[in-house]
Amino acid sequence: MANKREDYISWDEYFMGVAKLSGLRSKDPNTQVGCCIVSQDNKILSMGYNGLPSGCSDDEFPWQREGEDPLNTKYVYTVHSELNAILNYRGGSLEGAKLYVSLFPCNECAKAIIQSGIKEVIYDSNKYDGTTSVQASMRMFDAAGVRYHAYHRTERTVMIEL
Ligand SMILES: Nc1nc(=O)n([C@H]2C[C@H](O)[C@@H](COP(=O)(O)O)O2)cc1CO
Ligand SMILES: [Zn+2]
Repeated sequence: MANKREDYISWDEYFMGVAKLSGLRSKDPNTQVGCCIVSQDNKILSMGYNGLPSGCSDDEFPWQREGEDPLNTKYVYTVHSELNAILNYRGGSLEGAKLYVSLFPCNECAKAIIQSGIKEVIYDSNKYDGTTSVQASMRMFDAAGVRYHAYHRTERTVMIEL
């Protein structure tokens, strides 16, 4: 009888991989973020990436980071990957779920994460560590009992033919 494959991807690699694949859908020229929400028993519940709300054209709204008028920057329009993943879920409660995200959540997403009942956040990059937003997220997560920890990258890279 054949033995089982041994080089299959781990749960963590699977969920962070799905989060990063989702991020490839982002139209943001500077930062693409992907998110994958998973139940306590490792079922994928939802996914999301940073983008504009439905009906707001990717070609008509700005993708600029800076501008004299904030209305001409992306920041007032984009929905973050984490909020999109929470809002994309149509199945009921996210109580006790885990959230995999390629970039540490901002303070606004932290509020939504806490209020939706998600209890664990696994992030890859934390390139905005030390900012007011990240500090506020950590303070709220700590107070609300939401655990957060960095994803431990493995040696694996995956090439998918599409
Ligand atoms: N956790 C996050 N999830 C996200 O989806 N985003 C999105 C919002 C913007 O579209 C982009 C950040 O743009 P920039 O400031 O790095 O050019 O990533 C940002 C963060 C960081 O807090
Ligand atoms: Zn956010």
